[in-house]
Amino acid sequence: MGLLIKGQWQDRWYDTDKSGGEFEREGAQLRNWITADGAAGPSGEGGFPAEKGRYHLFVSLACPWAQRTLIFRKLKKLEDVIGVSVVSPYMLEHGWTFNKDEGSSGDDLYGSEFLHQIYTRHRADYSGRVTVPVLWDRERECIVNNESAEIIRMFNSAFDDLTGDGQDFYPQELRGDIDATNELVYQNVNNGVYRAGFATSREAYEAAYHRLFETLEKLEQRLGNNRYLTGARITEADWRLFTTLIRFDAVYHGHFKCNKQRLADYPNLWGYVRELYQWPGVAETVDFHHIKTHYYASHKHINPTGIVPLGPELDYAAPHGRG
Ligand SMILES: N[C@@H](CCC(=O)N[C@@H](CS)C(=O)NCC(=O)O)C(=O)O
Repeated sequence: MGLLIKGQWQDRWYDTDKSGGEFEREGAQLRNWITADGAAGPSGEGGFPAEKGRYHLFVSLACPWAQRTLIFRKLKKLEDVIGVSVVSPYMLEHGWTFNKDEGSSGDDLYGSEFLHQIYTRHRADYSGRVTVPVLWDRERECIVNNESAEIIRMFNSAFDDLTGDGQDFYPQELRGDIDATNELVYQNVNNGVYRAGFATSREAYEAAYHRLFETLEKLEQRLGNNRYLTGARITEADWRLFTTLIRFDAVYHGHFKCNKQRLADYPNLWGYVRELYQWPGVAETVDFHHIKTHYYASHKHINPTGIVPLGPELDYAAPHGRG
């Protein structure tokens, strides 16, 4: 695990000394947008029109942020439009790799060994963390965007004329609610589990733990009144929460010490996660082998033996009762 400094790979873990033991996630740097006509989006530059076969995703099946993009690729019928390469679940001294023996699909475009080579192909002197997901433009040979929250917004609407799919997971009338929910869920749940798991001081861990479970309790209540987070209609807020919830009992409960309760102990959240898992196409984006192997075998400072636990045995395909 490491980062690029002026195009050179450095094997280095997150520095939590400067923040009193708190894990602070770096913001994504590459923020251009694909739009229907290639006009500039909310950030970055234009010149990335929606086209079939032009864009490619580099993802990890272990990563909750990357899984968001795979879910939107499925839901928005983009499988024939946008290609995908999957990295190996192990993220060790070279960061994400394309080692096929370890479960990577390989880099179908350039045959790279490591994901950091995609970042330096984008810019030879790139500095920063080498994260998934990456949305790549084959024509201009550059990264369009490496922020999942923005990639799913592009997938939600930019390709609609090509695919004929008009489903909208960010409808105008719910945007205020969706944005507020996303903020709460990002801070305390999506990133909250990492803040608990990567904390290197007791104070930082405990603060993250309490915020996480207070928020899960609020969401549990909300899902007692509403089928989905912002009402009767499923939106991007639900898909953003889902990718953390589906990992909760398998990884975050044990490995990240988020163990006040299992997700399976919250009746509404537990039914809700199963409903979303059973949504057509979504289970195909969930790979528990990659998920468990990545976390337990890559974070050697948390789990030095690298042993991947066998359990838990949970049935996400059981009837969800949310009708
Ligand atoms: N803001 C990014 C975060 C992506 C992210 O942190 N991905 C993790 C995998 S779960 C990663 O690649 N980490 C490598 C690193 O931090 O060096 C997004 O949502 O797209």
